[in-house]
Order: sequence, then structure tokens, then C-alpha cells
Amino acid sequence: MSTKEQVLIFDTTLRDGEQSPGASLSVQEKIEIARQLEKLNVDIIEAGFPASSPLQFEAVQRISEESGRTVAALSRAIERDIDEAWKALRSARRPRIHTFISTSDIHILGKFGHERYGRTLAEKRQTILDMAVRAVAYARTLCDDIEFSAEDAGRTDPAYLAEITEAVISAGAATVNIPDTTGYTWPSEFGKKIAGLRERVTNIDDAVISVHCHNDLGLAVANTISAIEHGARQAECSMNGIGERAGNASLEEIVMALKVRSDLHDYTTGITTRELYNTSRMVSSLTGIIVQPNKAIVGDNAFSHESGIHQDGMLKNRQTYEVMTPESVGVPQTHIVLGRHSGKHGLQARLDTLGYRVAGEELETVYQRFVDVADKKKEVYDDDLRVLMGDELSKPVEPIELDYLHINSGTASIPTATVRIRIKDRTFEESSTGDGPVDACFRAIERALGLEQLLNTYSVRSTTSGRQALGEATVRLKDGDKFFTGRGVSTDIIEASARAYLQALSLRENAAHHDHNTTIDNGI
Ligand SMILES: CC(=O)SCCNC(=O)CCNC(=O)[C@H](O)C(C)(C)COP(=O)(O)OP(=O)(O)OC[C@H]1O[C@@H](n2cnc3c(N)ncnc32)[C@H](O)[C@@H]1OP(=O)(O)O
Ligand SMILES: CC(C)C(=O)C(=O)O
Repeated sequence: MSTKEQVLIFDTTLRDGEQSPGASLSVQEKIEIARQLEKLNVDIIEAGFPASSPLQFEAVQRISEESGRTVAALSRAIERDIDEAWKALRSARRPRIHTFISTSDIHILGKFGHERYGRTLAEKRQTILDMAVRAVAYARTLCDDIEFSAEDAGRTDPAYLAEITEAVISAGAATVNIPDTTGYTWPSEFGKKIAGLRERVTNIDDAVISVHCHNDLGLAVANTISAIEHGARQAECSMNGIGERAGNASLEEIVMALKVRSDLHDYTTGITTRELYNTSRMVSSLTGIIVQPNKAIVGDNAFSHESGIHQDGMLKNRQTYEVMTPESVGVPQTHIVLGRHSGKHGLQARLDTLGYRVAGEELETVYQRFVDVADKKKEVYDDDLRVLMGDELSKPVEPIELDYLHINSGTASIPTATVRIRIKDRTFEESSTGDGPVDACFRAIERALGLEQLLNTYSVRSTTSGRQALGEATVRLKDGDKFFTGRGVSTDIIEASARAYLQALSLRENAAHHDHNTTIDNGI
């Protein structure tokens, strides 16, 4: 049996997360996410702020009706909001009213400037404290589980924060939330704040200490972890870290930081970590907020390795560059990204899985072609490799190679091509105009090699996806009753066309040289 202490995960994706600009969700979308949060096994789902709109009300009501979790609803420290929250929550198996009010002087003076809150700061502080206590006591008459949040606690005077915390616990709050609303604190400072409350608040053991950290300085997760180390036992967070401004502490990061470094502490969460990736994707697609590729745990690159040295290490032992397995968070597999930083080990391993066994000199040759492609493309996909291998396998023995190609083309100029062609150690250079850049290029090749026009058919297609896709050109030459088909591949379709033409010419030369007939129409 685990002796570790449970840290409750309070998910606020549907409330604070939805406060992200542009993230509005429909009722049905909120219900979908709530279902996924159940699978993830969060302890508390904050479903919304019922007093803020009929949609929010309905979403909280519908989630309350079907969820087996604790469902929380937010309300200001006023009876009307609390009533709305309760009406929306009342069918929940485990309802929680979450009421809040600001406690920092900046907020008190800035937001409650009206004289009805008092004339001096001291009077206003007292009014706020009274409102907090009244709100908690009132909510407690409706619901057994009350959470109180001291908004902007991160910037609140510690003595006043302790006073209000003690008062709301006495009034019936079972959870006291200490938000770093503006993401202002440092981890050591925030940890001390929590420790300070445990020292000053005499009834602190009657409530769970919660924290709710924002990410304005990128410290939300660090602050949450520090607070847990100093006594917090509920972490408020959101999937993908979405929320007001720079967002909330990210659920997946808190959970995995605790799990991966369990050697450092005695806390645990109930989260089914294999559901993290699915949940992240669902939240991203329904809110329309994309997950940055380098986002920890759930970003596209979180388990991707591009550089040769890393790929080599990973192929030998995954632990060299991964502190957790992708499977543990529901990511299907580690992704070895083939690109300009990849080395031969990574390329060889991928070719192997695609069914191409290459080694030694052949690997060197393929690797050089791969590097050429990788220099032009951000990522070399499996399809690119298949095309490249096909290109390599049908390479003639004595190739006529493209050394240099320059194209001048545009809406207001006559297409002109200059080519330099290498055959063994001889080079041939020529220029030509044409009806289009491909025509100019083919004419320049014919001039350089002193050939008549042999072109029978020509086609070009994209073989992989995206703007940097590889283009594959196919050129068929007719020489008497023989056909020679060449293929060329490049991110530049003119270059692909030139390569295809030269390959077809090479095959023709080879055939003439060795009297081989194998290159006669191969049916491509
Ligand atoms: C840190 C947080 O994330 S807090 C939660 C933020 N979430 C939201 O704001 C949800 C969406 N909000 C809304 O739909 C609306 O703002 C409503 C329905 C809540 C209120 O709308 P309105 O009545 O038009 O008020 P408005 O939003 O303009 O101003 C807020 C009022 O609430 C007061 N107020 C703010 N927080 C609290 C609080 N915790 N307790 C009591 N009163 C509060 C403000 O002082 C202001 O009152 P005033 O009109 O007397 O100056
Ligand atoms: C209402 C509270 C918990 C909040 O969202 C904040 O302070 O950021």
C-alpha cells in the first residue's frame, strides 16, 4: 500500500481555462471535456461560473447531473452568485460552491474603491473580510463542501491573508485556496507564504490548503510544486495550462513532475497519466488553442528527437534522452524526426523499419542524398525516404549528373535556364530559353549534350505533403523503338525535372554502352 500523501487535482480547464481569450466552449463541448476529465481521474472538475451566463449555468447543471466527481462552481462573494451556483450544482453527487474575493491591497483599492466598501484601506479590508465570511457562511447553509479563494493572495499582506483564512475556515470553508492570481511570486517566496499560513492560522488543519497559480512569469508549475512541498494538498490547474492571460499551472506538468521525481518527496496524485495526451488533444481541438510543439509532456516535440547524437543515444538506450516514457502519458511512441541534424544511425534505423537494408558504402551514398533533401526540408518523412530509395535503387551505373542549375523565370521575363552537367570528370555547360522554366531547362540539357529532342512524356507530382513536399518528376525518352524512363526527386520541381531527364539519358547511354535492353519501356 502506498504511504504517499494524496495531492488533490482540481481541474479548472472548464472555468479559468475557458477564460483564455477565444476559448469559448459550447455546453456540449464542455460536457465532452468533463467526461474526458473523469477518465483522467481528476478529483474536482470546476465546471464554470453559473451567474455569468445562461450557457455557463446550463453547462454546470448538465455536468453536475452526470459526473461522479466533485463538481465545483465559482461565484463572487455575493448571495446572488452563490444562489446561481447552488441551483446549477444541486443535482451533483458531490457539489462544491467555490466563492472568492480579492484580498491584496492593490485589488481592494483598485476594484473596491467605492465608498460603500469603506473610506480607508483598513475599513475596506474589514468589509472584504466580512463579505468573505458572510459568503462562506451563506454558501454553507446550501452545500456541505465550500471552497474559499483569496484572490491575488500572492500579493496579499501575509498577516491579513492569515486573518481572512482563519475567519473563512471558522465560517465553514473546507478548502482555502491561495491563488497567485497575477503569477507574480517566486517559488521560494510562494512556498514560504504557504508555510507562513500553516504557522499563523490556528485552525488551518480543519481545511485543505489549495493553490491556484498563474503563469505570467512562467513560474506557475514551479510555484505549485513549491507550495505542495510546504503543505498545500490541492493543486488547481488546467489542461495544456490554458487560462487567463499566460494561463494557469499546467495539469500535465504538475502531475508528471510529481510522478517522475517521486524519489524526492512523499506525494502522489490519482491521475491516470496515460489519458494526459488524449485529454490535451481534445482540449486543444475544442478550444481551438493549439499546443506549442515544445510544450512539456504533450507537445508534438516532447518525445521527438532530431539530432544525430540524440537519435544514436535513443536507439541504444531510451533513458539517455527521455525522463519518462511516451506511453506513460499516452503518447503513442517516441518520434525520431529525420531532418538536417540527423545522423547515419537514425537514418539507417528508419530505413530498416521501412524495409530497406542499407549499410556501408550504400548507406554513405543514401545519406548524402538524404542530407541534400534534409537541407531543403524541415522534416524528411517516410514517404520522402521511400521516394529517395526508389531514386537511388534505379540509379544508372554511369550517371550523367546535374552539377549546376540556374533558372530565371517570372511573369515579365522569358524563361531561361543554365545547366552544367557532369559525366565522369567532364563538364558541359549551356543556356537556353524556353516556353517555360522546364522547357528551358530541357533545351539547355539537350544543347549541352548536343542531343536532338527525345522527350516522349513528362509528368510531375507531389509525393509528400506540405509546402516543402518533395516533387517527383518522371521523364520518358523515346529513342527509336526503345523507351527510357527517368525519375528525379527534389523539393524544387525544376531540379527534379532536370534530374529525371538526366537519369533517362543515363539509362539510354548505359543501354547503348553495354547493349542492355533492360531499360526498354518498364511500364512506368
Ligand atoms: C481571477 C478570476 O478569474 S475571477 C473570475 C473571472 N470570471 C468572470 O469574470 C466570469 C465572467 N464574468 C461575467 O460574466 C461578469 O463579469 C459578471 C456576470 C460576473 C459580472 O458582471 P457585471 O455585473 O456586469 O459586473 P462587472 O463584471 O462589470 O464588474 C464586476 C463587479 O463585481 C465586483 N466584484 C468583483 N469580484 C467580486 C467578488 N469576488 N465578490 C463580490 N463582488 C465582486 C466588482 O467590484 C464589480 O462591482 P461594481 O459594479 O460594484 O463595481
Ligand atoms: C477565482 C480565483 C481562484 C482565480 O481564478 C484566481 O485568483 O486566479
